[in-house]
Amino acid sequence: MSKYAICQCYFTRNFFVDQLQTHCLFASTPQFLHDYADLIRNLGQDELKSILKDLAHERDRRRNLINGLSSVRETIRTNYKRKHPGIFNFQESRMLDERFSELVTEARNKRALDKITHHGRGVFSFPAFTPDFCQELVDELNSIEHHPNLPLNRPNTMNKYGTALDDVGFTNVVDTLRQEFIQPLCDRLYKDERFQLDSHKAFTVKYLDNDFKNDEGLAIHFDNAEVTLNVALTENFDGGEVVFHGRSSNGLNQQPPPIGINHEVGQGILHLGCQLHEALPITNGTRVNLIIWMRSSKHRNLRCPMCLEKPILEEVSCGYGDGFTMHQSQNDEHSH
Ligand SMILES: O=C(O)CCC(=O)C(=O)O
Ligand SMILES: [Fe+2]
Repeated sequence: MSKYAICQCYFTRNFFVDQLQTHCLFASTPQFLHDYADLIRNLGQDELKSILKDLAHERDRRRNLINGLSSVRETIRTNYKRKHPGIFNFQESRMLDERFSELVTEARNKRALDKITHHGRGVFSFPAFTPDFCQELVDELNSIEHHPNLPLNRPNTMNKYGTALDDVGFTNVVDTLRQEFIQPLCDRLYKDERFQLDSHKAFTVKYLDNDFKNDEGLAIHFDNAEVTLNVALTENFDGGEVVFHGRSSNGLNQQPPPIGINHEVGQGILHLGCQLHEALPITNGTRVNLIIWMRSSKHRNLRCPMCLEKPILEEVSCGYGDGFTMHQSQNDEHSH
């Protein structure tokens, strides 16, 4: 068993309902109908039925995902032939923009950081990846997505399109990026928070303008992460600005003026997971971004960022779960 865990609220909280454009609690059908009575009042019977069906489906999907993860990863590993094998091993000079390497050296050596832009409220941007790496990654992921029989999971609970990078073999690359580059940067930028980032969830999100069924943007939310890195991998689109609001603890009615950032290919945006943000719809083209939700078990073991309570842990058999860790005694209890 891995020592990593999820909080049991994963099976009831944070169900994104498209038709309502909001996240909901779904512990049972009666609870949902009661709690969201005001929001669903004007919906037709069919629409309500379809929401309830989607909710039950999403709950089952989450359970199957946790139970089936090691078999999914193994199937992908054995059935998929990599197109650009080089990008599955971390290579600093090939992957990272030189200015990013320099920035991290400056951060480690406590020198002034002149290769980073602070947009306010702990939102930073900097050149992160080389254009060649962005292109190879997009190309590899296209090839994975078009493979006829890989058991691919959707990237997260909000986005339908994109790839869960840890499922397709990128965990080691992201581990190195997180430990050796993002951690020293965070130590410097978020001194007060002192996050020890010991796991992550990495995925791409993909937005297409040419089909009404596709995701075109992403509604306002906070991330299940202490710190998030968001890197633009494509540039052939219009719109798609990332807009930051205040912290989730401020509530939606007390938000400071928004901060909008237009992404450029290879550029990384670093922000706190609790910072509310959204991606505006694209009006043209295809937008693919790499998102790395980085977690600190020390931090989240005390309080789950999704249910805001002490997490009720369930150990996962594969991967990082949601970045919680079991205490040794809990592990022992399980193994007896
Ligand atoms: O599309 C984007 O740039 C933002 C995606 C995002 O915020 C997320 O996946 O958490
Ligand atoms: Fe996000």
